[in-house]
Amino acid sequence: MLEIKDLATAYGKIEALKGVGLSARSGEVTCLLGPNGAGKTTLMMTLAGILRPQRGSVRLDGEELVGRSPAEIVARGLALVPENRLVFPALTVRENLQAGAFRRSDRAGIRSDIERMLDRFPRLRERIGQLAGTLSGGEQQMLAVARALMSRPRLLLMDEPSVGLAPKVVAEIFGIVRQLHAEGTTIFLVEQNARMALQVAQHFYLMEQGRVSFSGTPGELAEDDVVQRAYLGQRRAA
Ligand SMILES: Nc1ncnc2c1ncn2[C@@H]1O[C@H](COP(=O)(O)OP(=O)(O)OP(=O)(O)O)[C@@H](O)[C@H]1O
Repeated sequence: MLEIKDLATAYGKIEALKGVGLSARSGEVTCLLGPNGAGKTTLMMTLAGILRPQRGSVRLDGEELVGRSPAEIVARGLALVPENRLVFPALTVRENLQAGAFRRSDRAGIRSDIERMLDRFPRLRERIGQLAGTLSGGEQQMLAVARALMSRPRLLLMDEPSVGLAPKVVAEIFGIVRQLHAEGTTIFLVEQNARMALQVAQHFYLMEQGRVSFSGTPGELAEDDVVQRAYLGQRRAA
């Protein structure tokens, strides 16, 4: 479904992505692991059209996304749950959900999708009129996921959804990933929590210093090796 080839993105002279190639198959959870600074968030921002790559290609079901605006990319079926639960803090829970549907004009469909999100995340229903900035970290993460789902994406990108959350909330977030997968959603997940990620992924990639350094299925590498390389990078782990 997603095919990335030779993608290079820089911040001035800092080459954060140095020719990344990877793919994600329809209906699967594909996970991207790697140490801090490997370029994972840069990749997600490039896929979502927020950053412009210097070269390379990103195809979603064969259609090129590079060069399109973030809104056009959402309209083509790709939604990002950004790092650090970036909800709109001064908007209510309902307004955040409505914002996720900004490309849609089917008002009845939007209303029924909001209901579905509130069924899926009952704590959001209890807080529907509350400002998003006053929610707990876990609730904000759920809102960020629900907001992304409001665009009815074919591919959901999640950038470190578990970071900074209590273990119980992390388990809840991974429960949501499992549930979405069971419903057929295609997910591309960036995670620091390698052990949890390997439990939900069908395929995973390791990224180090702006390049993909390993591609395989969970079980292909010893879990301890994956965890070491995910946190430290290959050189320091060796
Ligand atoms: N806005 C920016 N300006 C300049 N350099 C940046 C910027 N954002 C990221 N970088 C650099 O690009 C490289 C990749 O960063 P990126 O945030 O993509 O890594 P990451 O793998 O997501 O790390 P983390 O797990 O810490 O979020 C790093 O060297 C980082 O310092």
